[in-house]
Amino acid sequence: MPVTLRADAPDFESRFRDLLSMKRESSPEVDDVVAAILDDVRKRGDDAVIDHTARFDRMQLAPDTLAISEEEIAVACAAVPPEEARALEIAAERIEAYHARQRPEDVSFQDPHGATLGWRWTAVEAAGLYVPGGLASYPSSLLMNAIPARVAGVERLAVCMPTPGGKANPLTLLAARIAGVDEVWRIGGAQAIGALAYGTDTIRAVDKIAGPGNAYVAAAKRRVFGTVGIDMIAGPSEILVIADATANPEWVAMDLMSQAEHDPSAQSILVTDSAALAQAVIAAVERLLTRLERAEIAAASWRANGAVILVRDMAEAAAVSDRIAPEHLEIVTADPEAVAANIRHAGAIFLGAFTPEAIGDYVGGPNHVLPTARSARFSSGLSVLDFMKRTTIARMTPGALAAIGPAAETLARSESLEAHALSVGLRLAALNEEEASMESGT
Ligand SMILES: NC(=O)c1ccc[n+]([C@@H]2O[C@H](COP(=O)([O-])OP(=O)(O)OC[C@H]3O[C@@H](n4cnc5c(N)ncnc54)[C@H](O)[C@@H]3O)[C@@H](O)[C@H]2O)c1
Ligand SMILES: N[C@H](CO)Cc1c[nH]c[nH+]1
Ligand SMILES: [Zn+2]
Repeated sequence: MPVTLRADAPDFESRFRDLLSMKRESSPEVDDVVAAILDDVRKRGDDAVIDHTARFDRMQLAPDTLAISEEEIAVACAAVPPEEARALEIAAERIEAYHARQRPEDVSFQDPHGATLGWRWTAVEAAGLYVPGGLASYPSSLLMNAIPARVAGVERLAVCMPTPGGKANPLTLLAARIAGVDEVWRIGGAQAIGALAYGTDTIRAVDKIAGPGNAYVAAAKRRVFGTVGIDMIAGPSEILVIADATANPEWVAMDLMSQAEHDPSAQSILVTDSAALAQAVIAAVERLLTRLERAEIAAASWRANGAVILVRDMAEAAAVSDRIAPEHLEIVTADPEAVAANIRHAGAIFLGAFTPEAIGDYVGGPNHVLPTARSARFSSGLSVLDFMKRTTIARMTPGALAAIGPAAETLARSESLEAHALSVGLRLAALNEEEASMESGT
């Protein structure tokens, strides 16, 4: 059974806090294992990557078989059934159209003193894109990673995807071709993140790593941040459904299971003001579980991390959801927009009975790489901007320097940074001299 909470119960606050602090992807055990793997990859490069891949993905590689070759990709692509290829094309087109709108504009303007100020955007040079592949294959995640990177103008796209037992998913390889990635490496987990961050003899280091993954991948990304940039922490999937008595319990139950089936560490939460709906959804989950191929994973997630929270009204539902800051928030109520207006923290919001979260996983258009474990309080879903950086630009005229330079001198001296003060002061003195000589006509 999932945890059941009532917002009007006296012990609600303490039980809710327990729910919030569930350590699903940042346990010290996982972090210790990841630290050791990263250290090994930094020291032993390819050999370490090969050893850890043999251990976790049950396949023996050599440096020259770490990459999935062009020929292998071509053979795999040819084997993809046309219906799957067409669905992937539809997804790619919609993801590209959505992300094309995110391209930012450069800005340049003149301030009242005549200084030219602004910023311009440039893409990172090399991006490492993690595509999960342990418990399931994720062609959709390849598109979600690579399309925004390409729209941003990244020159080198290096994909890492585990291929447990040596089996690369053909649809993921077709996605790599459609999205125009440059390299595909058959490695996963912390060893892949380490290879992308530190580089090995075979795999060149990248500038930024993006993409979702399990607890090991999320912990590894946290640890390499600083050596490389990372997009966010996109760990085990989460869904929170806010529903009222108008919702269809079977649909809500299946939506909860759609994220539970990703990983035993996934989390599915129902928040409702209807006790009858809560009971109906709990019963529906038990029925539906018997129909799922991945029932074992989904049931493990639901029983360990699932929750049903009974609230007094929709305002309370929004407040509870905000404290959880879920990766995905579905609002299935009579007036979903009204509830959404009170939401501040969620990776992605899905409104109304006909917007199952699964649409967003594949073909909606917005990115499905989203912040988990409450990091939606400070992070956003993957976008074109994650693959770009801003450089500011300033050009002073003599008049602008004369107008604002003295304040800089004062602040520099208040920080006891005399060279700073003088680098401005020397110029101001020259301008004063020039002005004086013009006035005296010499
Ligand atoms: N937040 C998002 O945007 C988003 C999107 C898609 C998927 N996901 C999540 O990504 C995850 C995918 O997980 P997955 O496991 O299927 O694939 P994965 O590729 O993330 O992880 C597989 C790798 O984990 C490593 N690993 C497994 N057990 C280990 C152990 N005991 N010690 C050290 N390393 C170990 C192995 O190296 C293996 O290659 C799921 O949790 C899913 O919910 C999240
Ligand atoms: N729901 C996942 C993000 O948490 C993304 C995904 C890919 N395929 C299916 N689902
Ligand atoms: Zn999903």
